Amino acid sequence: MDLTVEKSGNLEGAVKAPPSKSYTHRAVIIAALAEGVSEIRDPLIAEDTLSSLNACRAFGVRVDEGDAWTVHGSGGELETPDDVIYLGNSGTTLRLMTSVAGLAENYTVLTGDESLRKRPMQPLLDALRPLGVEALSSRMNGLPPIIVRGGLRGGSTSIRGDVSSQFISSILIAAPLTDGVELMVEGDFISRPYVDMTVDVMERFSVPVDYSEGIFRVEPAVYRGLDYTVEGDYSSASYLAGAVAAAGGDVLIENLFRDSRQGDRIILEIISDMGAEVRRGEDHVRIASTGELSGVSVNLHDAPDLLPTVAVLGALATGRTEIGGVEHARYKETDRISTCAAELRRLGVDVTELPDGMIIEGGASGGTVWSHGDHRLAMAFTLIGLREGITIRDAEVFSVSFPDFPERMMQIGCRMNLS
Ligand SMILES: O=C(O)C1=C[C@@H](OP(=O)(O)O)[C@@H](O)[C@H](O)C1
Ligand SMILES: C=C(OP(=O)(O)O)C(=O)O
Repeated sequence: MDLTVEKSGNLEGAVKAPPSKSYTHRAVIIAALAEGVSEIRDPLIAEDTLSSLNACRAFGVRVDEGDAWTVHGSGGELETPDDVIYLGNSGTTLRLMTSVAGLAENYTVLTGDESLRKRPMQPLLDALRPLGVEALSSRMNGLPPIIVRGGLRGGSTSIRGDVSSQFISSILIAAPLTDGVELMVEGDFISRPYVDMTVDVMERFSVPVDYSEGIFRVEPAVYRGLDYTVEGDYSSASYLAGAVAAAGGDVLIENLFRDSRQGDRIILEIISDMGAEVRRGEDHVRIASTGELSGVSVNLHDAPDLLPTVAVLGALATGRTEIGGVEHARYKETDRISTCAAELRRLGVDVTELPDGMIIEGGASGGTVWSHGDHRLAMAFTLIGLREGITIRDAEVFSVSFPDFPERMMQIGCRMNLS
């Protein structure tokens, strides 16, 4: 479907940030491994997080869906899935469930859509072997479909930290249900705040994690079921905040917590450095802007999902924007450095691709772009539409992470239409 965005000025009102995707994944998966019943309140109900819910069900875990998700914890006693598990577009589910599958008997097969079948897995497969799990790529090319043979018993292993932090989160989540795990992270450790979020949820469900000198240690332990409320999502909110920064106006965004561990909260500093006025409260943020932005230099090493948002804001700014430290943005739903650069060029923007980022000379015109099937591109490019008018092809993919994206954008005055 096409999303057409018209020039929209002076955004105003209040809007609630949708629930966090990363926290919803972790909460439902850890609740599925816990002893006792958990209530997951305000879960993100979107394609990616439903992939995690359905994957838990495939291992025999009962989850009742209502306003909250009621998860009847398995205590780690998982059934062997009776079919291959299809995970759609969700890299987080693929990575997190690979180690979980090591807790079930016999074989589990994990696969997904065309994009998911290009997401790197080999470092995780190699790291699981010393822990007792035989895990293979069916095509022997390091990519899904992934076949996991149960037998996770624990021990010591190591993993490179520069491809995906999801590998580390994966091993940590399954670790308490083994004889204990020591996990050494080698080299650069990207996207670290996501591992902090994993540890945060593990601790909320009563399992401690020790980290010192590059080594995570998890002792055998029991996750205890819990009443857990999911906080708002800073990555999704980057489009709401970015919309105000780009189009101008004064908007209150609710459900964004000041003490959040989400690395993507730095979007607020970035738009402030670009010229927007940002006032934070305990559980909300107020953004005011004239719509005039200036270029910035940012390192997205810890916040890779902000790349499309910052790239389009840079294209609307005066002067040069430099994005660095984020080679791992190339291993997402698409190679986002290359797909963002290609679509910005269609709008007349002067872009230089770097191995780990891009340089953008501000000055975008309106036009038509393609999402490449990537939810974050579909949402980010709407910000250019607010100033210049735009049509985004294959835009319906926003439902991967933010199903009511158009409604929440229209609520603050963005003019857009999906057809
Ligand atoms: O663990 C998570 O919830 C995520 C980790 C990040 O991936 P990488 O660690 O692969 O950078 C991020 O890009 C993704 O959207 C969500
Ligand atoms: C990379 C993303 O998610 P995942 O890794 O779960 O596919 C994303 O949401 O931008």
